[in-house]
Amino acid sequence: MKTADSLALRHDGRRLRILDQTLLPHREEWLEVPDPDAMVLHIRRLAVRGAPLIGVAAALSLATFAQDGAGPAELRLAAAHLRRARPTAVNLMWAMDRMGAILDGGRCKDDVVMAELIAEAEAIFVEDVALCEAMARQGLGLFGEGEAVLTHCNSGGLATAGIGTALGLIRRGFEAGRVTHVFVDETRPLLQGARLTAWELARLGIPHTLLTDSMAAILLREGRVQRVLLGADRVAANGDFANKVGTYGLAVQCRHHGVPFHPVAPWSTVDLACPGGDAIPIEQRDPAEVRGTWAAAGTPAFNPSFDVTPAHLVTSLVTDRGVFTAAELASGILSRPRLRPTP
Ligand SMILES: CSC[C@@H](O)[C@@H](O)C(=O)COP(=O)(O)O
Repeated sequence: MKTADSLALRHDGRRLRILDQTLLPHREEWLEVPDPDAMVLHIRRLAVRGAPLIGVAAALSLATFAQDGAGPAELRLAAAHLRRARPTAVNLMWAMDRMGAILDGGRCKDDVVMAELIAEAEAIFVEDVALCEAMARQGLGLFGEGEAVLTHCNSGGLATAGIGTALGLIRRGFEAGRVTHVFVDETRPLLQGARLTAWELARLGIPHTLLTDSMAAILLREGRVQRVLLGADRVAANGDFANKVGTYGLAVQCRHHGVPFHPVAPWSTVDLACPGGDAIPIEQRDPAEVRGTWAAAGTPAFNPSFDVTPAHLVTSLVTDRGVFTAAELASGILSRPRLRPTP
């Protein structure tokens, strides 16, 4: 197995390791993930997170398991556990479908299956790196000169195998001199913006300012943000999409203030089998995440991890295969067979 090396995930040909994102930004600790059961736990507790990255990590953990001698029955069971680790980001199911297709391919020799699983996991990793760059290329033309943008949650190198989805585009926009400042929503309740996006931007030397989620409306009203860009965990066939809770509120505020609003997602996040936002499963997490250490123990709390934004609030959706306006999304463009990957 070849080396896979990214900001959040490493495979040196034998061992799979992840950067424990729950400890950032204060500690950078790499954990060895010995088997898919361990990966399930790390995905659930968000040590490894972000829609594309959980698909890549799950595929690599399955391939490593095959390399360690797991047989087809064990691998099938592990794939089933992995695909249930988190319900909203469709990239996880997409990656497990790709690995499952090899397992179900009816090969008679285990070593053939193993080699193909390894090759497929490596391909998923490499493709994700390329998809990030393709999204950035597709979206770069959106920026004017010297824009301040706002983002929510973390959609960067910690959420993908490459430069990221929305944060990757913002990064390329900064390098091109078109983005000059990034406002970062802290992203309650688990603070992926404050802990992770701010950490990534600091490493990249991109000027940024942290704010609590409830402060974004002030910046939008005062005209201090030219564009909002964020990721997606699942895009339905009609363009509705799920992303980190708080995204829908931002979309409504952007519409009210006339600020362009863009989800950025690879094709692995598009779920054409899902007709609209109402059909997207939303992960409900432990109320303790909302209570934190400040609310009284046992206070009832509401904790949907994601919300759904209807396509009509989207200015345009940036994908590796093109940039699509709300009108194009409403016309069903995502389901058109002519939509082929960019060369
Ligand atoms: C790669 S960006 C897409 C999303 O995965 C991202 O915006 C997001 O909501 C991540 O949520 P998380 O719960 O931290 O996995």
